[in-house]
Parts: sequence; C-alpha cells; structure tokens
Amino acid sequence: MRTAVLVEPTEFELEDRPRPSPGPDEVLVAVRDVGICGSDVHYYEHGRIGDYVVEDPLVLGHESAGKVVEVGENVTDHEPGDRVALEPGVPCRRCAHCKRGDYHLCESVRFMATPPHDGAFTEYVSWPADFAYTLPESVSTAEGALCEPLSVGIHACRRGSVGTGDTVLITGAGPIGLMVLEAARAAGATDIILTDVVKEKLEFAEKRGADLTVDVTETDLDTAVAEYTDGVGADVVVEASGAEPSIKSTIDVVRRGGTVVLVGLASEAEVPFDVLELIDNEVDVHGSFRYKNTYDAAVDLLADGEVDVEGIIDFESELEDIDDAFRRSMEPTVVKGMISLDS
Ligand SMILES: NC(=O)c1ccc[n+]([C@@H]2O[C@H](COP(=O)([O-])OP(=O)(O)OC[C@H]3O[C@@H](n4cnc5c(N)ncnc54)[C@H](O)[C@@H]3O)[C@@H](O)[C@H]2O)c1
Ligand SMILES: C[C@@H](O)[C@H](N)C(=O)O
Repeated sequence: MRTAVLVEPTEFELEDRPRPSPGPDEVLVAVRDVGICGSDVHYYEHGRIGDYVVEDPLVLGHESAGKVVEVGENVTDHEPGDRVALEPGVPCRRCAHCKRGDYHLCESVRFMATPPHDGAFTEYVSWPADFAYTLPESVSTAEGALCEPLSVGIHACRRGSVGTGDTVLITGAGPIGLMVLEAARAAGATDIILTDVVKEKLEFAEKRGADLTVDVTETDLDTAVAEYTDGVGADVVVEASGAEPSIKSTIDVVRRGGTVVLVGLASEAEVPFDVLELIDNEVDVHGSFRYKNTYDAAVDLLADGEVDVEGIIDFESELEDIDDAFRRSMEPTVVKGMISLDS
C-alpha cells in the first residue's frame, strides 16, 4: 500500500508497505480523507514538538476517515462498507486515568502521528473498532476526518462550560479557533468574538458567523471587548493561538467570575500571569488537552447540520503531492489542506 513517510524534516518518501491485517477487535479501513494539522506541519518542518522527537521515519496524519474493508473476528458493530471516522488516540484502558474516565490523559496513549506512532497518510489503517465511528450517509468522509479538530473545539467548550446566551472570546482564528466557534455556537453561545493577527483569517471568521472580529495588531483588545460587553468582559475566553501575548491577554478580557480555557500550545512553557488579578476576579483557568467522548457528538452535530467543518477546507491534494500540500499549508492564510485517497 502507498504510504507517505516523513524520513527527515521537510522530506517525504512514498513507500510501498504491506497492508495490515485487522486484529480480533479491529477494523481495517481504506483511508479516504486525511486533514493536515498544524502539528503535522510542525513535525514536517522541525522534526519535533517539545519532547516528542521524530527519531525514526514517521507516517503523519491523525485527522482521518475512510471505509471499512475487513473486520476482526470479535467485531460485531461494524461491517465492510461502513464509512467511519477514526479517533486517533487509543488509550491503555487500564491505568488510573483511563479507569476514572479521563482516557485522553492516559500516559500510554497511542496517538496517531505522535512519535513513535504512525498516522494515516497511507492507504489502509487497522484500528480498534470502538475508536471507529460510523458516519451516516449525509456526512462525508472529509467531514468525518474533521471530527478531529471539531473534537478539540467541543472539548474546549465543555471545559469552559459554554452555555446558552454566553459571550465567548476565541483568540486565534486558525482551524482550532474556527472549530471552537462552531462548537460554541452549537452549545448556545450567542455572541462570539474572534481575534487574530492576519486580516484574511478574520475576514473568513466573519463569513463563518463571528459576531465581532478583532485584529490585535491594530485594535486594543481590552477596549474592543469592554465596548462589546458594556464593560463586563467575556463569559468564557478560549485561547487558541498559542501566542504568548494572547495567552497573557485572556485574564484581562474575561469577566469577573468567568472562565479561561487554554488550548493553544505556547512555545515557551512559562507565561507570566497576574495571580492577584485571577484571585480578585475569581477567574477559573482550565487547560484543555485533546478530547474525550466527543466523536459521537461531533458526528451527530454534523448529521443534524448544526456545524460546518467542510467550509474550512482550502484545498485537497493526492498522496503523491503531499510535499506540495505541506508547503501550501505553511502559508499564513491557508486554514486547512486535505489529502484525499481513492483506495
Ligand atoms: N490543547 C490541544 O489539545 C490542542 C489540539 C490541537 C491544537 N492545539 C494548539 O492550538 C493552537 C491552534 O491550533 P491551529 O491548528 O488553529 O493553529 P494555527 O497556527 O493554524 O492558528 C493559530 C492562529 O492564531 C493566530 N495568531 C497568532 N498570534 C496571535 C495573537 N497574538 N493573537 C491572536 N491570534 C494570533 C495565527 O495568525 C493563526 O491564525 C496551536 O497552538 C496548536 O498547537 C492544541
Ligand atoms: C489533538 C491533536 O489535534 C493535536 N494535534 C495533538 O497531537 O495533540
């Protein structure tokens, strides 16, 4: 099977690898669509993200969906022909975190495209059947693949307890910020503000229904939020840029008693926060890491037409053109590139 392998930073090789066989509890999936995520691009460019270092050739891609072609002997809830979205992180199921339900925090998680685990830029993937979610006819495999970033958005909104009538400020209008926008709207938020430093990203966010956009290179965020909220501040701030100034700004624009959710990964682990301001304003600060139990919700939201994920796709490329697709994904105005296979 054709497989795109990152052999060195900025260098893919197309290899012919043996097609896997499904284990007893697995499904073999012919991969159809795989999104290119910022983390894939980071591994492509730098060969590492923090402590995760690409030491051996690695298959990238963790936003994937396709068609089941074979099922293991114990699998009863999938059959060949089912179209499925693959949840990319499979936990150990036995550790303390898994047992208390926080399976996304499992320290032995096998997460696609995080070294040393291979991902989905390949023709076939064998995957645990319970981490494969059947897509109804109305949901495309491209949408199925984008259940992954949508899951990040849903989990962030759950962490912030976003609810009906809330004003939500999202910093960063990349794919994650835009997926938080979708999830927040679906959770009942009525006023959604997005920030960015790239005009085109903000224009796009506006087209996708942001009530207010703020270019933080031109406009003072505190003033804009104060004006919009009559001086109260946002109920929930979701930080989705990873930029230090943006992380710092979150506690200045959240309302007293409000919630800050940190999703963006800062390049520096330490970002100074005004602790007295946090205490005085009784602000809740939550980290948000990947997601748990979001795929069923993501598929249902897509089936009900409550969210739009396909609209963020800028281009689709074939596996053979993966180098070019990654280079295009590095352009600051590109939101989402996809690799589509016809296997
Ligand atoms: N916590 C998690 O589970 C999780 C999951 C996926 C991604 N992430 C992280 O979330 C962040 C967003 O992911 P993405 O794929 O959308 O990244 P991205 O780089 O495509 O988007 C980030 C956006 O932030 C904008 N930006 C840069 N500086 C800014 C500033 N000062 N203020 C406002 N916006 C600014 C950029 O122009 C860009 O549009 C990244 O840091 C990523 O690593 C975290
Ligand atoms: C969650 C996922 O989208 C992210 N890129 C990660 O590897 O953690």
